[in-house]
Amino acid sequence: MKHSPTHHESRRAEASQSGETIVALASGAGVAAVAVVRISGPQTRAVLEHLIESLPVPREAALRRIGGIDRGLVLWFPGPASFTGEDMAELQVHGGRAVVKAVVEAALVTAGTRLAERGEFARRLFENGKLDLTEVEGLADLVSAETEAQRRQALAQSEGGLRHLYEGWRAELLKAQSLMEAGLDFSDEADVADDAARLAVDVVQALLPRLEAHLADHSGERLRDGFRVVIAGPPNAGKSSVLNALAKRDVAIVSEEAGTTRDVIEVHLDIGGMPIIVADTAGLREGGGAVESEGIRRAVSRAEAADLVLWIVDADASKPEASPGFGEVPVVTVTNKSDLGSGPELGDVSGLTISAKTGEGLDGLIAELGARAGEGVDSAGATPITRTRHRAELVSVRDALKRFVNHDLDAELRAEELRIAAHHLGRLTGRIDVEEVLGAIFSEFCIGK
Ligand SMILES: Nc1nc2c(ncn2[C@@H]2O[C@H](COP(=O)(O)OP(=O)(O)OP(=O)(O)O)[C@@H](O)[C@H]2O)c(=O)[nH]1
Repeated sequence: MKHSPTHHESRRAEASQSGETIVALASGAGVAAVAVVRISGPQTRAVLEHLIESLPVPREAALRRIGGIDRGLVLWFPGPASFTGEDMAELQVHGGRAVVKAVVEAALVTAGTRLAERGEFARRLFENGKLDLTEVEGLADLVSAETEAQRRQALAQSEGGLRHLYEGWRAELLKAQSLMEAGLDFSDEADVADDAARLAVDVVQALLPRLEAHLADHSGERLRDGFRVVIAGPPNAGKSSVLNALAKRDVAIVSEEAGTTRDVIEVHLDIGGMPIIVADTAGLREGGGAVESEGIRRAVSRAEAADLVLWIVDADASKPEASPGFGEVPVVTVTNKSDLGSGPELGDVSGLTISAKTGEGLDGLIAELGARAGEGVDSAGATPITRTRHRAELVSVRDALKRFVNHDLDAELRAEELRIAAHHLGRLTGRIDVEEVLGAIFSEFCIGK
């Protein structure tokens, strides 16, 4: 692992000056009226000169015959004022498969060109210093956002929400670091060194609560990944019926797909802009055969990993079946089959009463799900953590800062803890060399991004 930023800067410079020119269909697979072919790199101008009669005015759309294949709009973006920061072009052609194939092949005739890999346009944009890593991740999320709240969060992150936060913290850490280094320089004069160390601790002490509050907020990850609701309850309470009733409501069901295990069905809902993934599980009952036990074991572990459990009970049942509890996960008791009876006495005031059959109370259940999923989202313009990667780096930052503040280490070791903290913060924004992180991030993108 190289800590030196100069290495990274030089790699960035290389990326912007040399390297291959990449070509890809950017508008996605499938037939559409219009397809966009993107080209980026030093040979872009040569590719355009090969394909079209004359270069258009930069950043202005112009209609051209393209390589005798099609007529379309050509956009020419000379670097560095382009999306990737290098010479770039976009060809808007008719979206038929044969057109796209022929245009891409014609672009690849020019020497020094090749097909782009996943996320390669975005990677160049990052490497040319246009955006930091969190902003690029925000762009990726913006492309895959399915609900309104996801779109808002992704846009805020792509516009520097997290970057500004982390850069501010990095500046504070640098201040603490320079105080500690100054102390080390004056280590002969114990008073001066102690004063400097105390000031450095003050800086870190002021930062730590903000970092802890940021870590305590899980709303961003929940919004990005979807709020996970598990339906559980005794057999025959109507769990599948509740799931079906939710799915049939025209609150925009996004998709319905089989879960990873055979016994789980998932539906993806969009309730007021919040993405909510509701999963059905096998009925929970004491005893039962071996096959059932396996289903139950899975149901419980799934419920324990959820953000919310809907515990479904039967209004018509003779004896109440209280939720067994699922670790720390909040549980809402839903008494189903209200059309049949008034419900067993569970003494649960927070419970809801519905009928999956008649639809009674379903709106209340949907509103409850939307409210639970939306808790903490968009609170006071906070920019939350959105990925496990962010959380992991920030935990390392926090742990190093705690060691710095608490431990009775000598000054050299304490200064090292600050360096470790700054290093992890740098990995978050991509300010320092993070090759192995980059591979993982950009492989999530699709081709043409
Ligand atoms: N009257 C009435 N019947 C219901 C209602 N909801 C479900 N049922 C019936 O109750 C029975 C069980 O429903 P399911 O949805 O299969 O119950 P489940 O909890 O998924 O059952 P398991 O997966 O076997 O644990 C079926 O016959 C449903 O038609 C309701 O609101 N009113």
